[in-house]
Amino acid sequence: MAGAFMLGWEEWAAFPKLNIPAVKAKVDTGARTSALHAVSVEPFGPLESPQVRFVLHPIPDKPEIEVVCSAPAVDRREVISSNGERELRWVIETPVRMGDREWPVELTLTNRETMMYRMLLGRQAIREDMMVNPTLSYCQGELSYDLYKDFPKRRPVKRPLRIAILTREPNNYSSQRLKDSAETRGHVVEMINTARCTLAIDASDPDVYYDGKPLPHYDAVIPRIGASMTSYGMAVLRQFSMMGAYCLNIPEAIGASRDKLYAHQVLARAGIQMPVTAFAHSPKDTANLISHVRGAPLVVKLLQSTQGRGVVLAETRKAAESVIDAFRGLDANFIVQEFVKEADGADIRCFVVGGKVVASMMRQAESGEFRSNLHRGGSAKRVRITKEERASAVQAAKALGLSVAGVDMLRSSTGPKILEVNSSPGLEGVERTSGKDVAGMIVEYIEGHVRQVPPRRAGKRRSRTAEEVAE
Ligand SMILES: Nc1ncnc2c1ncn2[C@@H]1O[C@H](COP(=O)(O)OP(=O)(O)OP(=O)(O)O)[C@@H](O)[C@H]1O
Ligand SMILES: [Mg+2]
Ligand SMILES: [Mg+2]
Repeated sequence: MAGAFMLGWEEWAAFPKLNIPAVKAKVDTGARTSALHAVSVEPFGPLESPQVRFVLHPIPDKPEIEVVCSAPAVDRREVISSNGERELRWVIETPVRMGDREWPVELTLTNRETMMYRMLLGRQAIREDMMVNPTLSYCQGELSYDLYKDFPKRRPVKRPLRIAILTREPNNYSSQRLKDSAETRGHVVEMINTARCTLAIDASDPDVYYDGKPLPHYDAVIPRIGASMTSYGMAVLRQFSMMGAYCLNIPEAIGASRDKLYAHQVLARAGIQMPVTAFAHSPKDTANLISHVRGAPLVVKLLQSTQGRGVVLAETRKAAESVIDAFRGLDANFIVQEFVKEADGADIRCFVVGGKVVASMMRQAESGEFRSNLHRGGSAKRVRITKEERASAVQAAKALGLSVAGVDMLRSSTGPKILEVNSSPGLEGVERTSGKDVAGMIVEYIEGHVRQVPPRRAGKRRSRTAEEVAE
């Protein structure tokens, strides 16, 4: 079709009426409606002609750039997103510009924080005289995020925040330090025991009940979710997120880091160095498994292990075979890993906050022991990490999508090898050995990331709002 307006599978878009000069859009003819990234979505204005106000972060890795937008609300409807979840979304209509062409589109507003593209252009917005070529990109020309260079940057909030620490151990060192640091900076902190939360799953008005009473809105939630509560803890956190709270680590990232096998795959895909690792389901594969990690000595790790308990060093091939057979007999899930001998019983913990290593420590095993866990008698000491170690820690936290992470690595003869990434790293060891105020840095990071304006909770507990009228 000569002269057709051609769209590639990804295009740059602008929204003149929303004051958005550039966002990257994914063109998806499999989706009916189009969607735009929005947080703090809030109805306002006269009941007969409601409007919505929302905040857009147009640049995925620069959350400090935010544009406050408002537009007439044309509808509020239930949308099933690509992961199958139902969500009640506000719908606006506004002109989109791609290349030389501008035309009105309907957009549903939803949080696309974890997605690569801030906008999805669905088939309803694609006109009869347009064509999509899935093999091309940016047919309508390229824009640039430089267009935001004169936009104001968000400053850390100055108002007191209401912060919840989601933990089953309110009295442990980490919980107390976070609470004290936040309170010293003027915030209000509540300890919420994950196990005592009940979830009211309702698309328009999600709530968390605590011992039977609804919890208020929190500006931020600090998840300190133990391994025994991962799945329920993530559900509670997701609920807080739907209620508009800023979550220090998002539930998806916590889930990914807890699933050791999956986390290994994510890290490998991101090109991060790890000890050579193998996993097999079939008992027939023992020999292959051993040769995959280049034979003995090797390390066998139970996947559900913590504190070094299920980590075994097999010095010879015979020993490796019997350990693997024994674990198999117990129906246990385990991985087999190359033994990094030159680490000499030491590992390094890098504490990452917001893409920076803010503190680190070295843990050294007792003599005669290769596991450096403090619970196995290891001792922590100060360490100066190399540039390369710093970069891998940051890269590992980023690959898993964690804002706060404890990244463990071994010093090998070929550079750092990542062992694992923890989403609720303890503060005690690292603060004591490094002498750094890690809790304070975490609170400061939160201040820079919560929403400027606390969302008002519309819905049941308030009088008539534009929101109710639109329903
Ligand atoms: N491949 C390896 N080569 C050499 N030493 C290792 C290797 N894997 C683990 N270790 C040592 O054993 C210790 C425990 O291993 P790892 O951290 O993998 O398991 P874990 O501590 O039980 O799990 P978690 O940290 O989740 O509690 C590490 O801190 C490290 O000192
Ligand atoms: Mg460990
Ligand atoms: Mg761990």
